[in-house]
Amino acid sequence: MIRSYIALGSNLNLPKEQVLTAITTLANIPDCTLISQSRLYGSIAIGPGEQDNYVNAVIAIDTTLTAPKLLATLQSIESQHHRQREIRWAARTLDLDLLLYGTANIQTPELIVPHPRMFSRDFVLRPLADIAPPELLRHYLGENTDIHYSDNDNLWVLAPDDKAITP
Ligand SMILES: Nc1nc2c(c(=O)[nH]1)N=C(CO)CN2
Repeated sequence: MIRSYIALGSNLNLPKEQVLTAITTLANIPDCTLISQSRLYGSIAIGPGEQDNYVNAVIAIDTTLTAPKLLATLQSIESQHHRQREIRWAARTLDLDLLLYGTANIQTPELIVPHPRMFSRDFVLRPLADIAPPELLRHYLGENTDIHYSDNDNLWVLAPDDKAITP
């Protein structure tokens, strides 16, 4: 069993539901066990142009899938969500990023693990900090981890029953 961390992000009309549905789908994959899930966060979209706010979360799973198989599984869940949603809203609706696969370092054209941008993204680090052991965070971020995932105006915790994604 490999402990693996996956980041989820969505910024469509019902991004919270997108993320929660994806977590349920992931929890039901054979060869995967859901270990923990972060709180849900609202976040200002990082990227070009005017975009809706995101909902972001991170989960930990234990899996017997190889990293390429896990990646393929994540991509197929993404495309299921895309296909369903594209009919109505025509947008990219769900991102599933493989952040960490045990302690593996993977550098292939298809997959880079640890995820190359995870350490510069508050919307990944803050939810990761909800669930990752402190020693894991220290391993990747060094001793002074607090600054990397402090709360700020671009990122806020969503209450469990909070349907709105603006602060
Ligand atoms: N706040 C936020 N911004 C983003 C996100 C995301 O998940 N959250 N994902 C992106 C594409 O990977 C681009 N920008």
